[in-house]
Amino acid sequence: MSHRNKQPARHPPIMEPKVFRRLLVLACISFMLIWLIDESSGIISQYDAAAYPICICAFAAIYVASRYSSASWQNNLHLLTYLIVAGYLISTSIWHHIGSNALFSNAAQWLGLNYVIAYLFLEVKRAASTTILILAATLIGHYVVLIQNHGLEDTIGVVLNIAVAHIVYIILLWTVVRLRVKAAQANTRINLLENYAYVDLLTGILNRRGMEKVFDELGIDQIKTGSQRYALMIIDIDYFKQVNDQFGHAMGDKILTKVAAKLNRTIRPEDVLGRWGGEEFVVLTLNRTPQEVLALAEQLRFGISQLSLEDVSDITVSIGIGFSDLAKTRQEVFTIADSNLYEAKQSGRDSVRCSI
Ligand SMILES: Nc1nc2c(ncn2[C@@H]2O[C@H](COP(=O)(O)OP(=O)(O)OP(=O)(O)O)[C@@H](O)[C@H]2O)c(=O)[nH]1
Repeated sequence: MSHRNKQPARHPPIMEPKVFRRLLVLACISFMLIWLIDESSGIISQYDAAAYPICICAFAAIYVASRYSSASWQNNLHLLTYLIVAGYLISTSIWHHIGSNALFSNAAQWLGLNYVIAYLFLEVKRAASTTILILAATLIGHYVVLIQNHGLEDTIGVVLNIAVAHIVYIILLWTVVRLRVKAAQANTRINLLENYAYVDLLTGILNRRGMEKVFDELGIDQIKTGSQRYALMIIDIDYFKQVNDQFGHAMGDKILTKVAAKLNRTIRPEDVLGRWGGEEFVVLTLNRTPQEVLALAEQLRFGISQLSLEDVSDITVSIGIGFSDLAKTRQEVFTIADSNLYEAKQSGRDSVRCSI
């Protein structure tokens, strides 16, 4: 769980560039192998003898382009790769169906790959429209070459056969991908709800539950004295009831938000901030010396005392600190911080107290 809010990526990539490049390497190797097999068995056609090296060079060039192009260009490279593969598979199958070339061909059996690769490489909507175009090109291309050497009935029979098989491919793939998208959307919603459960909706920082989750994730209770040390600060806004009474609850909410934002800006990324409840915040710091913790607490106290919001200018906080060196458990550290906070309040507020 992130301790600070992050902006989600606006256009998440369909496929990691690294995975895409691995697939390009796989495509190069596959084409080389088939080329080698066709050559050694003597069944290589004139068409494939020219098409194999062209495809291999194109994949290699796209591999290089993918290494040096921006994230937004990766999707265009996916489409280009797809069009090369689909273009090759359709054209080789059509070529092998031309009367004089049709002595022996296993090209048609690969045509189903066009649909699988479309859903692998392209975003769902793009894949759906592209596969319809590819299906149309496959049917028209095969019809045009078959009708020249066969009767209308036979040609339509073969083309219908291809059409039915390919439509089944498309529907099955589309269904599988839709289910995957729906599952991903449900996961996103679950993550969002889970995040809501850990975030204070007024201030946008972690709530008490979120803080406790971070404590558990960091194994705070298991941290032994003398190894990784930590400190807890309890930060309490002074005379907050009076602010509410005098300026209203809505202004109180604005102050809470402003104080949280100031604390969040002042701590380091590795420190953890949360709203413990009401007008009380907690900061967890790791591996700072007591002097550094005290300096940070003073910086936080001073920063808050400089805040002003419309008519409210004298916003102050009292801070109590507890160090892990003086306690065995997190609860004990909290108790120490709490009694130091009490002392800070007793001594007139707008101050920091610790036990070292
Ligand atoms: N506006 C607003 N007020 C809140 C919220 N949560 C708690 N409070 C108020 O915070 C006030 C806390 O008051 P007290 O516990 O008496 O503390 P205090 O007035 O700050 O006095 P000291 O802590 O002793 O300086 C109460 O009036 C609560 O109603 C909130 O989310 N929004």
